[in-house]
Amino acid sequence: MAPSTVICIGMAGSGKTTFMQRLNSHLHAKQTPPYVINLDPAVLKVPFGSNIDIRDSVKYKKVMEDYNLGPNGAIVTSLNLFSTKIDQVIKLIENKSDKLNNVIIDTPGQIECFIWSASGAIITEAFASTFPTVIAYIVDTPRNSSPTTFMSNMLYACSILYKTKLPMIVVFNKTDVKKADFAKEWMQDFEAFQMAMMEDKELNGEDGSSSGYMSSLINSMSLMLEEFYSQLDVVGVSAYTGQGFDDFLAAVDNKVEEYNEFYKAEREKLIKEKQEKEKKQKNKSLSKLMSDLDLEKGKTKDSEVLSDYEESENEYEGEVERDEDDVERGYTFPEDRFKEVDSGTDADLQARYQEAFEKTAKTSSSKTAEAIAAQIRR
Ligand SMILES: Nc1nc2c(ncn2[C@@H]2O[C@H](COP(=O)(O)OP(=O)(O)OP(=O)(O)O)[C@@H](O)[C@H]2O)c(=O)[nH]1
Repeated sequence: MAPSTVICIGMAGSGKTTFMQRLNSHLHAKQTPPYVINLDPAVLKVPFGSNIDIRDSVKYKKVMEDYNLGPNGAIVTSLNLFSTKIDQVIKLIENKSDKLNNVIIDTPGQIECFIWSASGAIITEAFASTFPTVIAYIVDTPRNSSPTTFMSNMLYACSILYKTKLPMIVVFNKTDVKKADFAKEWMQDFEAFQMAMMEDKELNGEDGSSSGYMSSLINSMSLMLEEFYSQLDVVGVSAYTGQGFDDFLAAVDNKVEEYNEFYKAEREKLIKEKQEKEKKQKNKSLSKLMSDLDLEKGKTKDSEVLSDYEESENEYEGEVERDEDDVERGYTFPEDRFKEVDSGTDADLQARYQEAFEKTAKTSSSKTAEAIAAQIRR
């Protein structure tokens, strides 16, 4: 059975790293050690042993210097660099998957660097399309006892659910300082939340007189959030004392079931649509390339080559879209990628390419076309 993946996301200081540390030791105590990944390049010290640490492959400080970036830009760039290796990471985990129950992932505290970056999406997508994947949204409970802060945090969680399209568990952390009962009540009982808002001095001023646009806005938003809450599992934990971690694991099992039942089918549909779109795009690019190479005559042959090319796609999944860039960067394709082409059309096509290349080589302005033609001539 594929291991479930838990991606820990939360505001800076919500306790993600401490939560990871506790979850790791909790799973070790249950004799089911997880596979641990740290994706926070800027963290100084990781208090748990990680199987994969982004800091081993990307040096955050050096990225800042080399690319002349600020702290957040360097986090995004580090994640970009790491995401180019994500296929290898997934393969490593797949090789061990029969011995694993869980993969747990820590992310940078600057949520937007992960959630709203292309690399964050690539990494999340890579896991979600291979393993049942769940988001654990960590909330600092004591800091969210004001209804306004609470709702802002929940809106953020809602946007993450919307962006990742993955099942989510809201984890109220630090319950040793403040119990999460108030938050659970607000999520279940709209009137209780409204009462809390009416009493909120931050919102209504000391005399409770303000009935400005803020409270009406919050009223309407909290109605919208009711729908969001119904999609969630909620648990209270203390990463300090370890309280609530069994509940958290039960919630993960529940969300994994949900993933297999609903999210997987939905994801597969989206992936299929994306592939269709990419296929069309590739068709277009290839036709353009062929016309650049003066091969308009061989249009029927072009389509044969395309379908043969696609057959080999599985082997090189994910690379296909970047082929042109790779060639431009001097990346050399594996030999057999082109050998997949039917030998009957291969020689013919090669001769046509050769002829066209010789005709156009001197004047061609397309570096990509030159590189591909050179590759085929080998
Ligand atoms: N009382 C209490 N404090 C906690 C708990 N979990 C974390 N903390 C404290 O909260 C602070 C932030 O914890 P971290 O684990 O570093 O939080 P983080 O979300 O990883 O922070 P960033 O890496 O900056 O995003 C630290 O001072 C922790 O000691 C908890 O369960 N109870």
